[in-house]
Amino acid sequence: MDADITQSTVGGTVQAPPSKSYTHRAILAAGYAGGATVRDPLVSADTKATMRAVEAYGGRVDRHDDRLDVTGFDGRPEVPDDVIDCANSGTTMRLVTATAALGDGLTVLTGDDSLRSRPQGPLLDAIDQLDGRAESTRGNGQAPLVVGGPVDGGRVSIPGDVSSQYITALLMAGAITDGGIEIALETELKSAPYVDITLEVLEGFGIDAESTTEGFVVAGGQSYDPDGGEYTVPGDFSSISYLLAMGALAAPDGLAVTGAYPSAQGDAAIVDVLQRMGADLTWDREAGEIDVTRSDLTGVEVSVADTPDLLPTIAVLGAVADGTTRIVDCEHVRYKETDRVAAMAESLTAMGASVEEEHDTLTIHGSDSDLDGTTVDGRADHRIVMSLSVAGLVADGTTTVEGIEHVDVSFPGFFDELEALGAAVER
Ligand SMILES: O=C(O)C1=C[C@@H](OP(=O)(O)O)[C@@H](O)[C@H](O)C1
Ligand SMILES: C=C(OP(=O)(O)O)C(=O)O
Repeated sequence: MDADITQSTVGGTVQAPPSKSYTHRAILAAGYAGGATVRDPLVSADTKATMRAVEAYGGRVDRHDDRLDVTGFDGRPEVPDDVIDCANSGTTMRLVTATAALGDGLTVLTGDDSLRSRPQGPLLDAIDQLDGRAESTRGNGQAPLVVGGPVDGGRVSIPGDVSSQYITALLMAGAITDGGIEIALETELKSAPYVDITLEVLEGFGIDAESTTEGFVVAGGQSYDPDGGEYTVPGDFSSISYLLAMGALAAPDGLAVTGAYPSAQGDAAIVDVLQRMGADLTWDREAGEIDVTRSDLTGVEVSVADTPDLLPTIAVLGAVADGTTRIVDCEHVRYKETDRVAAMAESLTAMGASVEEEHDTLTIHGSDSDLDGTTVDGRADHRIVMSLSVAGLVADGTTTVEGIEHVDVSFPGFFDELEALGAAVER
């Protein structure tokens, strides 16, 4: 499905969707527990993949309007009856691959074309170091994967610059092992705030895990036991980034985003990035509300080492801002649903922006004139679709964004919200 977005303004109030990262972790933590209620979950294509995995391991997930009632598999998983399809979700595949290594038998994991091209090798190698079995069927470090245990814990050494999700996976599974898992990082850790989210969720489920001088450690023999039997998911700052960008570019009378409370999410840095670019933006942290009004923006330099998912949003802001925006430390953004560095360079160039792509840097020279509406490929990637749709609001004429159904991965109501805020959108 495509969307035609014609240059238009937006305004009003919009509620942030729930966090994808917290929802994945809460569902799996509830699976490792005897069970738990997950309140205000994100129900999306990716989090449904994690629900399916918990069920494959012997748990059960009952969906209600504002909560998930999860019956856990309680410690080590059952060996699944069938292959686990992680669809498009890297988080699901990484987190539940480590779960598979706790099982007394083999689990087969697969996903869609995109997921089967993403790197899993460092996690397979870590499971191997724990004396588990972990193989890529094609021998290329990519899914389909065959994984089995039962591992008892130990020490692993792993690179930190490919995906932080390997660390999250090992910490979550490590609590269930007998001996715990000690993780030594071979490189600097990228996407580090995502491990902070993990530590926060683990604490909510009564699990001790912490950082060390070398990396991280989690003691074995622990039981997941959620505080009060439930966990509440906060709003998603990666999703909020599109709403704030819309406001800063196209809301002359202001746009309010509610449900934006502080948490461990690194992507809250979008607030700082917009302020540095000169956006008229205030965040009332206690009320969980961010107000933003259309502003003249100026280019800035931003490192996305900690915040890879912000790259598409910042690239669009940079294309509209005066002067140059340099997005640095972005190599790991190439390992997502698509190579997002290349995708944004190509699409913004097609819209008339001047963009230079290097391996670890994306430089955007803000346009003297408006972007031009044209047809752009969403690359079957939710973040490319959403960021280009925001660009469409300020491009001359009409922008056609292809493959808009992929927003289902993290923000299923994105186009409904865009329309409700007054944008000229035809699907
Ligand atoms: O753990 C998580 O919830 C995520 C970690 C990040 O991935 P990497 O750690 O692979 O960079 C991020 O890009 C992804 O959208 C969600
Ligand atoms: C990269 C993402 O997610 P995942 O790694 O779970 O596919 C994302 O949501 O941008």
